[in-house]
Amino acid sequence: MLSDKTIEIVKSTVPLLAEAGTVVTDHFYKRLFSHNPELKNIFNMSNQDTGRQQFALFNALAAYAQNIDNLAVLKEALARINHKHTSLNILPEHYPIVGAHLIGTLKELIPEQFTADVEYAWREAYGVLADICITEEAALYAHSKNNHGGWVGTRQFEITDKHVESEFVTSFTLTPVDGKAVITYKPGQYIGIKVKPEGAEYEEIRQYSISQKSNAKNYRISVKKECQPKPGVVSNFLHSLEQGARVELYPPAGDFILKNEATPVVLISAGVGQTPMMAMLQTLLSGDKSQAISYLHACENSREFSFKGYLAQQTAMHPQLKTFTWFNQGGEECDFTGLMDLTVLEASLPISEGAFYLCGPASFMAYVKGQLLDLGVQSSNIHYEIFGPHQAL
Ligand SMILES: NC(=O)C1=CN([C@@H]2O[C@H](COP(=O)(O)OP(=O)(O)OC[C@H]3O[C@@H](n4cnc5c(N)ncnc54)[C@H](O)[C@@H]3O)[C@@H](O)[C@H]2O)C=CC1
Repeated sequence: MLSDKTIEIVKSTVPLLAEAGTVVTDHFYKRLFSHNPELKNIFNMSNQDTGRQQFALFNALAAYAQNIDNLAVLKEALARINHKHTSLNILPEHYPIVGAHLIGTLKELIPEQFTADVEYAWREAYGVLADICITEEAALYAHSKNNHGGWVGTRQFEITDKHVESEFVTSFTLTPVDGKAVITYKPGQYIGIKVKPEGAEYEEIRQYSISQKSNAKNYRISVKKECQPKPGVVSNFLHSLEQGARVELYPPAGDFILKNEATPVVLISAGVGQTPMMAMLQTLLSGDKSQAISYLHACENSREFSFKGYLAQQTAMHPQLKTFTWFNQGGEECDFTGLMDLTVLEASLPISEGAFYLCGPASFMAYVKGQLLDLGVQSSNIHYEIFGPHQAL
């Protein structure tokens, strides 16, 4: 438990953090990587280049300091971080390293305000946060280790199928080289994949949503070849791999999952945000036939529409499934032209009782969430995750 004095001091430093802005986290990462370059194998260096990681860490620090007397507020955000940490194989020994660089950063940047009392309070506060994370992550690692087909650390997988889904998205089926079972996962979860692209200085770890229902034999991911603003290091490398190539995986993780409820479900995606929706949809279709499912999807055009054959087939086979598509550029194969506009479906959506799951670009989810709230959907019935460093919608 933190003392009242520590709580008071840490809260009083929130304006200091706000004033310093991402200068704190820029300095922190430079310090961390110059002393511990091996950690570049864990952090997404592309997010470092864009400043997204710095922004996320700064927000997380400010949120922690702000809510230090009521950590329950941060429960969901922390759970998301803990899941992500396990897909990066963050271990207890990493926490003191990060803590030392954080304190060192604050000392160097704001020496006058960072008095001995403030330093003591931040050390204590960081220690408590680290303990919470280490405990939660230990439970997640134990789950991955102790269940049938589970493992910890990396495991070798082979690409046993490669299937083009649309202009930029290709699916990869990944089967363990040891021929044994793989741990099951909840629809919506992702796996961590570790690769060393040709010419790259460091190993890179990325998370990709699993795009099929759990089957205990293999995992399927569907990867968009990122081209803008510059070619994605890992996505382009994966697209260059052929059947038979090997990659290393960390076990499934993630808390954006389909809840086991009998209510109508509305799955809403944009672009490659389709991937977790495919796992959710396949799972729902294999369950209770009386559960109404709506699948709403937005993309640029027909060429960028993945899984269209599968969706057409499933919609024809399952009367409980209704699908609606929006193509920004229009065309004969879509139901609506332009961005997703839910007012056209107002009468057919389960506004009061449905569970709504969103996945796609953050700006798309903010736009759709706003529409759902305007239509009267309770915010507690709207579920989504921001892929990459955490940010609020
Ligand atoms: N598990 C997860 O959380 C996953 C998340 N994603 C995220 O999904 C996103 C998909 O990206 P892309 O395929 O590149 O999408 P994109 O940039 O091609 O956009 C797809 C569609 O989203 C809609 N859209 C985009 N911006 C919008 C806005 N501001 N307002 C309204 N509608 C908008 C448009 O209809 C557009 O055609 C990525 O940001 C990725 O991080 C992807 C896979 C899994």
